[in-house]
Amino acid sequence: MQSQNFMVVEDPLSLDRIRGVLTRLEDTIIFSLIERAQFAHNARIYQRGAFPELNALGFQGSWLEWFLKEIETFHAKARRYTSPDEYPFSSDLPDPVLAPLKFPEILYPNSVNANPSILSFYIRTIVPRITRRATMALAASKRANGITGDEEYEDDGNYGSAATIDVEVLQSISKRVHYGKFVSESKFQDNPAAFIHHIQNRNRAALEGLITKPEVERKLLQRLEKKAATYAQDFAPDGEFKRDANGNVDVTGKIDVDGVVELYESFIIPLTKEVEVDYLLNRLSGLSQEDIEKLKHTAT
Ligand SMILES: O=C(O)C(=O)C[C@]1(C(=O)O)C=C[C@@H](O)C=C1
Repeated sequence: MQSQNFMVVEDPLSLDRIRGVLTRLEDTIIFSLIERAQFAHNARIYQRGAFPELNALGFQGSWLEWFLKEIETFHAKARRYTSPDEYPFSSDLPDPVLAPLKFPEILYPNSVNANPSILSFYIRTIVPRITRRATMALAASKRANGITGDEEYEDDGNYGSAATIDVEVLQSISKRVHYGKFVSESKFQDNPAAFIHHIQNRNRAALEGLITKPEVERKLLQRLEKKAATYAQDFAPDGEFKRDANGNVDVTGKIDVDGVVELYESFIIPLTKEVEVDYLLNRLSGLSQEDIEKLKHTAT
């Protein structure tokens, strides 16, 4: 079992351990997407000013931003964001009510944060794609009940449920993407000399070349497709696959499998790599020339 508990883990920079955590996060991400796909798009919850009720509370952002702020305020008090793998989406959060845990210093100090990109991609691309089925089902049920007017079909009014799950999806993608920092630190420590020259020359392409492992990516996408296809299935009460009237396995599924694979291929993996490169670009900041020379001759 690959632990993500930094208080007990023995070798936090083992690439096997880190990849084990990334693999487990695939399940968390797929399951949270399946949950979000139960509800309609509900575009209102992403628009600033769409809920006058929030303005009345003195809050200026969207419904989702309000959820993030409220939930993260509570989690910050429980010191969630002192953990090296947790990044909030909102700012100006309260201090923890408990004294901080003494986490081992695994990462080089840095301010790399991909959450703004995650939030905007999630709203613009992921939600409309994964909610298509719920939206279509809603449209069909409205038509069956004689209700017409397409503009209503994408809104089921479940704003609280949808935003609660949005927060879960966002946090799991954020954790996954920022885990790229651990991958980078591990690769850097394995062979600092290979990276130092490119960091000093700010050569992003060369750094990306060094951290990219096409075979790992290929296997990941293959595994992801199998996982998503399996979790998307509906099972009959006896555990058999659900079949339609003709006895064929019902493959309509709870989630768009290709959508999940594409999400990883075109967004999650590239963004993880961007975080890895950004982290590396900052890896020598504050070090003297002498420190850098010494580093060149160390390798784990
Ligand atoms: O496992 C690694 O080595 C990573 O850097 C992580 C990751 C990924 O995002 O899954 C990113 C880049 C590599 O090409 C392979 C996989």
